[in-house]
Amino acid sequence: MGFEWVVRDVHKLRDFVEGRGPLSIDIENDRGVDGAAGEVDESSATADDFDVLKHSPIIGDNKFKLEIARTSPPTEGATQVAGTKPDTLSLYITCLMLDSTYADYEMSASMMTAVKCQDDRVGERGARPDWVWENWQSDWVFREGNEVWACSLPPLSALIENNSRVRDTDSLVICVQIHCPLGPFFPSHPSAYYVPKDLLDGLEASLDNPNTGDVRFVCLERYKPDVVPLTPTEASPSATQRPASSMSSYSHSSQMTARKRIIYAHSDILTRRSDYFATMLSSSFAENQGHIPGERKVHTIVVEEADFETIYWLLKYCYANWLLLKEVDDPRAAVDGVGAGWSANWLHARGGEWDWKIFNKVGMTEDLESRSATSGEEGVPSPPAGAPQASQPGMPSSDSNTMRAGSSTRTPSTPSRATTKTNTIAPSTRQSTSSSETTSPGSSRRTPTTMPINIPATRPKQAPSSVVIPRQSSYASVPPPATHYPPVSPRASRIRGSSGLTIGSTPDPHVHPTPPPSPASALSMYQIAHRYTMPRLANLALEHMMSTITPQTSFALLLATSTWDDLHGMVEDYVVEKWDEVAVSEEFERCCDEVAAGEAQPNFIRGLATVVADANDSKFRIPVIDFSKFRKASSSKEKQETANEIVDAFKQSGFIYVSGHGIPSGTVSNVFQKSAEFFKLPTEVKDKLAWEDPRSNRGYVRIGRERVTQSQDAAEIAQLRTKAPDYKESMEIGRDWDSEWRNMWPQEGDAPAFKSTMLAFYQTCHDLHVEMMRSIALGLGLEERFFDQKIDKQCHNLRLLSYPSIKRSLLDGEDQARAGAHSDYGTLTLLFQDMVGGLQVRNPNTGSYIAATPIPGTIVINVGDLLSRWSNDVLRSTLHRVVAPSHKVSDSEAITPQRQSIAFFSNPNFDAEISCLPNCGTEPKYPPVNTEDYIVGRLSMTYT
Ligand SMILES: O=C(O)CCC(=O)C(=O)O
Ligand SMILES: [Fe+2]
Repeated sequence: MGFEWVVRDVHKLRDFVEGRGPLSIDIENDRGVDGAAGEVDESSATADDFDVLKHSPIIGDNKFKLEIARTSPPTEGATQVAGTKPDTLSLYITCLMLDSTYADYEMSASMMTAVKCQDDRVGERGARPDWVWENWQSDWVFREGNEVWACSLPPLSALIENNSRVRDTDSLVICVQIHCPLGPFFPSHPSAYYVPKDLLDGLEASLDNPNTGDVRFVCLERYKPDVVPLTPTEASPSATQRPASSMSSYSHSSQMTARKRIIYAHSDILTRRSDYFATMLSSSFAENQGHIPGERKVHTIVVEEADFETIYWLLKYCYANWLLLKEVDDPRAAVDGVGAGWSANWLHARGGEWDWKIFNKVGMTEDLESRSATSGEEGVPSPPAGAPQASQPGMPSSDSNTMRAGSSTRTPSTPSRATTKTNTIAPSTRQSTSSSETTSPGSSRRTPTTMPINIPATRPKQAPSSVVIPRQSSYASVPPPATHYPPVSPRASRIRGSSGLTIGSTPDPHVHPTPPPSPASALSMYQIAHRYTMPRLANLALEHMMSTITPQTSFALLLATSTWDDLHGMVEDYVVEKWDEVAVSEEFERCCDEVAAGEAQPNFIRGLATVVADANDSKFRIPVIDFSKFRKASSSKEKQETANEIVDAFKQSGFIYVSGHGIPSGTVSNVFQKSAEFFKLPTEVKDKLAWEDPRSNRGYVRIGRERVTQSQDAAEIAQLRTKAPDYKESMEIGRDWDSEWRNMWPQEGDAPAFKSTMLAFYQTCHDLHVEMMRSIALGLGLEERFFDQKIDKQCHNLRLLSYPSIKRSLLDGEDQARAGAHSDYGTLTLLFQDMVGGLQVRNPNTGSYIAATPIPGTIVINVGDLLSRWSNDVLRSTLHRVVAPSHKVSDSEAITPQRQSIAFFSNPNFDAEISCLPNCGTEPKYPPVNTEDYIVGRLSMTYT
């Protein structure tokens, strides 16, 4: 949104503002607007005499109030001598959207303030402002206490002195533009003016006008078998083998059917829209000074890097600022497109100049990188080197009019009065690729191509041969005029070209201006926009790609974009985020097949490995699941959904955070309290309760007695335990009514209410375990109470854990940890941790650990080995460990804080036989095992 004040009587206003008269009010306290400021000055003018000071327009749908007022220049400390600087006008923008009820409300905006001369020169109309002064403010945030943005305008006397038009017209215009994300914005930049639509239409219509254009783009138009079907008799097998739109293979096709097309453009427009064209065209026209007066110079650009469609829409963007891009792109075709070994230079071949021809690709052995590098980044090219490209050795050239670049020779034999000059926009790599089959891959990515090089005078592997294509509209939606394709043969109808302009030895049979072709490939456009230094166009193409990307298309796009770091990074993020869907896409499977068949490039395989690893890493997360949706589900659907969520997470990472578990926080904190009290007991008291037997698994375990590990080798565990014991102590509690094994309770006097608290908590955890197992049953497609009878005997183990505060350095050593990497043994572990942190979970795909950072109010629940085994490894029992907490108060902090946690290791009934569950694969991986045998077996190896 914007506003303009036309200020007349500038001299008078200057006298008023700078008129040495005292301000009538204190501007520091009141900005002196609304007619109140400057009531009197020496010339006896008042603020009311000036519209600019009287009105406070409100713009942008009541969002902003604008005011201009007379202000003193800012004081620069106490030494400021009053009156040394004249007063000025200041602009104030007040945001009216801020509401004190919403103190956090913020609105960001960018402001442009400018002064221009009034456009009242005779005959000049429209908006071509001469900015006398401008000020840009970007990313200003209006918020409570910061509602007003102010900006001082330059002294009026300076404006008058420095600008004769202000002086002469005694007027100026103050302009304000505000851009904020909430409202419409126009214009965005001083060079964006209101331009009459018909003027723009005229400009747009001048694209491809052979009568006025002075730049001629020679392009290859790719034949699209899916658009113009070949009749069986006409079809060349090689032309129909591979439809252009298929993404059939990353190994590129060696043949393409295409024909020559020409588009006319204007150097005046191109040079202003692209630095690349500016450099190329200005120098080439400068060189061409010697042309005959009265003759129009026509500069020919043989496009090496894009096809007709792409060039057409690129030019459309140059002329009209809009273009059409394909909804569904074919990234493989784009990277394998014109430029990737195909050349419009081969058009000079035997056969009809304008006929469809089969082209054989050069440099088929070149690797992907060198091919991608043909679209080198935005280097501004030097003028093209002059190199011959018209006559290719061994190939008859039918284009007698094409000349060496740099030559100003005209061709008198052509009916046209246009002198022509040819530049080939070709990457430097092309030189070597076409001279040798074994191209050096040295043209690395992101090397700017500094100079367009003419195509070297070598012929393609095989001269193009003509193919007869039915002469009909290429695109049903845009039927070309009848003259577009002559009824007999292009050569026989040379006069019928709409312009009558003959460029080569035969007249152009295509109508000009050409009807729009089908939309361009966004990736091709992105490439060529970089090449032609058109960053805004490149951005449009990028936006288009990222808004049309799907899991199905993303993998091909990922492979096709390796040259472009920005785009590639965005595509990679997408692939990683949508990995589940991408990994089952057809395109991904095809790539895997190529890898398996040894067809893929090594760097592609490396790239793939990185992406897969990243994707696996990003997939490997510990989700927070609200279990109340299961416990209190209002429908079986809701229950099932939560169950699925839980089972999915257990399949992926084996770990979840559970909120809404129903255990009051007071209960948990009380258990922590009692646990802490217990561990504070003297060692000799605790040692009397010592853990003795794995079959009991009850009692106090002092520091160093346990070494959890994945190893099941007793000798190895013993060695580890000696070398790197776990730095923790624990208290193990079993079911209290066991006939064989007794819990080791401390004296009530030593630890008041310890026993009762723990027994109650034991029951609470058991109940939650039952519910959780019900959700797993549902999630596995079993009957909800499938596990009920198998877990009701409460053969669990409640473990109170205390990790003493120790030197960080002790935890830094290899294999050292508060608790070494291990998996748990039973069905589920319910883990309650304090806020210290240090628990880490290992991603089995990458080997890296992620932190299971404590989340208040949640319980960490993970799958144990027995449940994993029960489910035939469908549910994952994941390695985890406890290390020093990641956060330190300071770098020098040498001591880790003490940590407490409480684990409830749930088990199936000890007499339960664990054998492969239904719905968990057809082949059981493990023989059945008795729960007690398994658990006791594991425990006996862990302890000393
Ligand atoms: O203390 C913790 O956070 C985890 C302990 C653990 O994993 C275990 O004891 O099995
Ligand atoms: Fe554990």
